[in-house]
Amino acid sequence: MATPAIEVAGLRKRYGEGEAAVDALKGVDMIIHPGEVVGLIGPSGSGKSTLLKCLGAVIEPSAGRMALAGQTIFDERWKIRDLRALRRDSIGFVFQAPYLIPFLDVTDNVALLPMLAGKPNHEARRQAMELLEALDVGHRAKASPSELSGGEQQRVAIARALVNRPPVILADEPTAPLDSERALNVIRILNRMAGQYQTAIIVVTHDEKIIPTFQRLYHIRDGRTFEEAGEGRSA
Ligand SMILES: Nc1ncnc2c1ncn2[C@@H]1O[C@H](COP(=O)(O)OP(=O)(O)OP(=O)(O)O)[C@@H](O)[C@H]1O
Repeated sequence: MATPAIEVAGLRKRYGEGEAAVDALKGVDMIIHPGEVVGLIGPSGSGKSTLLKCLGAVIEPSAGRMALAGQTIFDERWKIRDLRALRRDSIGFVFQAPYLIPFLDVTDNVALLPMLAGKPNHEARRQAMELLEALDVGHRAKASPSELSGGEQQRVAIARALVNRPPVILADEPTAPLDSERALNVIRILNRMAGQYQTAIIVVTHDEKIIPTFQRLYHIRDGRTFEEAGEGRSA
């Protein structure tokens, strides 16, 4: 089988020290392959955001190991120097709110990252346009974000997350503000994009509408993950 896109073993995160210490992750294991869209669910305070922040190299784990696309990025300590470049090139983020830049048009919102990474502007815009068309918002390329519907804004945010072709996308409640039909559409799009670009996508969600759509579902409870072996799921 291909190299996993995400491999996590024995991951721990402790906030604070001494009496005030909180063990938010107590030994998380997970393997996600290229092209998979995996759900991550759990009650409030179970460690979902902490896990996403560790995977996204936003906070430093306390122990364990993480590898992205076969590259060990953390093994008891960071194994790479430039975490900013790692985030830019290897990880796409999708949030509950699209966080588009209001004074850039739709195309430049998506093209900005490759431009910042040094791509010529015309090439970055061509790449952005290709994704916007794949996500059925190509016709809104010149609009400003405030002129788009919530579902369209979220599709632009997905295009932005994909534009540097990262092996991994971390999505935190991406469908929360959307109605059923739009939420399911976002999941359909994430599945299609994962297959097309062989991206591994983790979706943190509370959204009952989309939970049944995941082929694999991880639960997190009190800092520990386990995979649901449910009907219709491949676990
Ligand atoms: N910066 C921090 N300092 C100390 N404790 C923290 C910090 N961030 C989170 N925690 C604690 O770590 C635990 C896990 O929090 P986390 O935010 O990862 O949970 P969550 O599953 O994302 O919750 P929610 O669904 O409510 O967003 C909680 O007990 C929380 O209080």
